Amino acid sequence: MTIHIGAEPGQIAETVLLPGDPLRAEWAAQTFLKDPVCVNRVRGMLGFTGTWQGHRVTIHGSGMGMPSLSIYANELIRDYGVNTLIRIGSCGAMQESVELRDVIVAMTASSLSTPSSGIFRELNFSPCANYELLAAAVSSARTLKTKYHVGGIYSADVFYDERPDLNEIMTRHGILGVEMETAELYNLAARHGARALAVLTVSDHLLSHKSLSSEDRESSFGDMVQIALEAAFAPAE
Ligand SMILES: O=P(O)(O)O[C@H]1O[C@H](CO)[C@@H](O)[C@H]1O
Ligand SMILES: O=c1cc[nH]c(=O)[nH]1
Repeated sequence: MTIHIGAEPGQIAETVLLPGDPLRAEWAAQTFLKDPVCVNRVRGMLGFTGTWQGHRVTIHGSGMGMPSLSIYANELIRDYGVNTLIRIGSCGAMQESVELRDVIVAMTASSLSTPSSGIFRELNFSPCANYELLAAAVSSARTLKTKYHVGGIYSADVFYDERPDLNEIMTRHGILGVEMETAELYNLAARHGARALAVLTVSDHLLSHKSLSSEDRESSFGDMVQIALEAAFAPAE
């Protein structure tokens, strides 16, 4: 047990899917896993371990924002031996070509700052996805015929952003979407030698202002979960 995760040693799988929303973790575990068992309820941050096609996997909430994700990712890697972390999150689209419910596979994540900024100091570290996971996710999205995009995203510190000028710059530089966790997930994976990827579903659009409901965000992003599971357990090439 750690301060924030109540699971006993051995109750967390080496592969963890990380939605921001703990209720999305519950829905995904009940929908995709065989015999899911709740292994964490501390602070309501639900985590479940079960099997998918015979592979042990945990689906655990990360909370919203990089500081919250950092707590769970650190404890999962350092205390539970997790070596593969795949974020399954919602995001806002920043390109006309990206539509609601499209899937974005994040190669990298720009940011204004992350919880690691104090460590990197003057270094503009470039957080990047694990290529093996990324290639497998793309292959899975193709097979599922999901409309997907691969590229850079923006990990913001705030949801209610007071810098619309930044959005314009990012749109002009091809950033696909905005969310709040991936940059630090990739930083932590690099630091600890773990594999990480973010597979996101577009829940709202910053240009058209279209938006999905919170119920949709909790329990209708099945393709993203399927893609993450197939990527996690894809045979090595
Ligand atoms: O749907 P999740 O995975 O929480 O992701 C996005 O949604 C939250 C904001 O509504 C932030 O956590 C953002 O990254
Ligand atoms: O962080 C997020 C998530 C969804 N949509 C946004 O605009 N921002």
